Amino acid sequence: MNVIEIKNLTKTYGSSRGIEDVSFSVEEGEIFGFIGPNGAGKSTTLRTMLSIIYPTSGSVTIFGKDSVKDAPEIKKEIGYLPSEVFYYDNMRVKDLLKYSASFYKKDCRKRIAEMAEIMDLDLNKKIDDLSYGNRKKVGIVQGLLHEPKLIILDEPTGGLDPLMQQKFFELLKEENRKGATILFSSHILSEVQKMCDRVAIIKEGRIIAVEKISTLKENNHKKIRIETKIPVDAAIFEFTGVTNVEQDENTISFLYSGDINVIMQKLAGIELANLWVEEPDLEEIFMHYYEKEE
Ligand SMILES: Nc1ncnc2c1ncn2[C@@H]1O[C@H](COP(=O)(O)OP(=O)(O)OP(=O)(O)O)[C@@H](O)[C@H]1O
Repeated sequence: MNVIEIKNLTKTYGSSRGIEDVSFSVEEGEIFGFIGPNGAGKSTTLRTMLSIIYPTSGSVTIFGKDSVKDAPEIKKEIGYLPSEVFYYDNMRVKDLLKYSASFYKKDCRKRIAEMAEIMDLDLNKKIDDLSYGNRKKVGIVQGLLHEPKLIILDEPTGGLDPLMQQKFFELLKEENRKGATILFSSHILSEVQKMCDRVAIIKEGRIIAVEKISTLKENNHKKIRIETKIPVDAAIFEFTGVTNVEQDENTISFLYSGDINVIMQKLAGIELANLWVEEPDLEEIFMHYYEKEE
């Protein structure tokens, strides 16, 4: 079952582009990554889904319900962490969270205490006195305190130190194990690679690929790096399946997708000093996708 279905979603801001014809679905129980550079349209997509802003055209259904018409009902089941959090600075953390919890017909006290403990958040502090990272933690607890079935995170890790990021990811994975579906927007590839099952890549307002992380990584791409005894012209690697060729004196590296025997035959004709065959990281694959589109 699809928890989210986005169909031909377009949002323009006056005459300027927001997103164009965005379509993808997120299945129940998935951790789905939404990745693209700054200004690509991630926040616009998420805000439109949540009816914070309204679509110019197209539709979003969440739990089979219309995101605009059924917004109040849907929102009860969603935990949303916006990319920037703003609060009434004078409030204490516990009062803000108590107020947030009052919107749900649930006793959230135990959950708030548990998460504050995990995230090392002092509930008695005034929001005014918190650092950026600690404010982010408040946002996380606020987004998750009602144990939502769908968690939507817009660039959630900004300001968190590596230890806190790890704790936060563990918290999310635990929610996922308990059945929550997660949509995770980021421009940081390593965290998407670590967390997500599938990913949609957005560029200049349009979706350019929706892939399983495992497919993206495998997809028969190998990262090959050679060191030669004498300088070799990298142009010999300009053939089908080879991309991202880089040369630095006697070292040449490239991505290869295709029959491994073809590349072995090429290499057999060169006097090598060393050879490395590695799995490319997501960053390299991602750049490859981008280049393909230009
Ligand atoms: N309120 C607005 N008014 C006008 N244009 C906007 C508005 N919000 C976003 N845009 C434009 O829409 C496009 C998509 O922006 P969006 O914030 O959705 O991107 P993003 O992928 O979330 O990037 P970032 O990581 O920088 O937040 C950008 O060109 C941006 O300038």
